[in-house]
Amino acid sequence: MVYDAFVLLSFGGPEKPDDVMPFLRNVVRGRGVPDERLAEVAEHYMHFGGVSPINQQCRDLLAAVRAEFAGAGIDLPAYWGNRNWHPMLADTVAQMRDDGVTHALGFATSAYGGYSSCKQYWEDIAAARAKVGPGAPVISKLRQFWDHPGFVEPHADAVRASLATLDESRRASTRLVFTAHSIPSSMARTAGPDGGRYEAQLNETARLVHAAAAPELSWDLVWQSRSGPPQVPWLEPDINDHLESLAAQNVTDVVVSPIGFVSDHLEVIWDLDNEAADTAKRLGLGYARAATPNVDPRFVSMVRELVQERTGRAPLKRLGTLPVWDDCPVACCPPPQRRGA
Ligand SMILES: CC1=C(CCC(=O)O)c2cc3nc(cc4[nH]c(cc5[nH]c(cc1n2)c(C)c5CCC(=O)O)c(CCC(=O)O)c4C)C(CCC(=O)O)=C3C
Ligand SMILES: [Fe+2]
Repeated sequence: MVYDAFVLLSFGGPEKPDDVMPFLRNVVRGRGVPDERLAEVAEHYMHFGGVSPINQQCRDLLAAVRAEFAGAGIDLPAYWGNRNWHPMLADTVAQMRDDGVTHALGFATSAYGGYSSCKQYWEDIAAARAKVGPGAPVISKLRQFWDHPGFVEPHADAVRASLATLDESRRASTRLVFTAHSIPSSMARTAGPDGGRYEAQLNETARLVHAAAAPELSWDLVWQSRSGPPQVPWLEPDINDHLESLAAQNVTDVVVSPIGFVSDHLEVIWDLDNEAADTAKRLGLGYARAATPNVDPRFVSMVRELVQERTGRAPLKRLGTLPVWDDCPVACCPPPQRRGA
């Protein structure tokens, strides 16, 4: 297979106050989410002037990937398109067609399997290509990278750095808490070719980061950023409830490592640096939030290595033991049931 472009696939985020509501309507498109719920989420964005950091983080990653490709003699133009906000993937795909691209490799900013983190990016690609019509380039998504050293090692270093900010005399009562985006339990059950893969991969990443960064600590994997109606079960416990139960078990300090994410976007800086940090303060827990990879050089090199792996120029590089594959089976990770459907 000959590939002639690279495309960064991401979630997208608002870049000014007037973007916030239209962005949120795009996120929940077709799901019958009430406006009151959206207004609540909009407020989180308004605390940051209506600007999510995620788009700038994508620009920074794209620039770093271009430099990385140039340094390795990889002659692929690099594009960027989002699911929910400009630059929208369909516009990017139209540009790629105009530039003569025929078959691109896509890198999504999520390390894991599941509908929201993987399959929906395949759907985004299909929808963008359908919109562009004849001549739209084929886009093959690069594989999930939950156990790649270029993802695990930056998380592990960040855990070490966070731990160093906490009181060493309380190390024996310090806990390492990994978090990821909660998803509906039904979506978790059907994640991956044989189900449960989102949680299984997150557990593997957690185990690897723990072993590399702080094997002396006990650890837990918990969930954050739940949305949706309360009667629909999502993965639990929530990080805030978990902090309550840790405080009750005489834990004194926590390092929170958001292994579910690749950059410090709004779900991290609002839900962890604000909400969870407030909960910890109220409980008298020492609290440190570890960084995500962002543009860590090892993470940027990982993107290059995934491209080279796909083109047969580099070996498979990984630390875990769960199955790895390139193209996802058609039947995996079905979309959630639409309300009223
Ligand atoms: C697994 C997962 C990831 C990680 C993988 C990946 O990164 O792809 C992720 C990332 C993100 N989620 C984000 C924001 C939002 N997610 C929402 C809603 C939802 N997320 C879900 C799952 C995930 N989400 C689900 C099952 C829903 C409900 C159903 C739906 O509606 O799809 C809503 C709706 C409002 C609400 O009800 O909270 C918002 C605003 C941002 C942007 C942050 C920024 O702006 O900096 C990012 C990176
Ligand atoms: Fe989300």
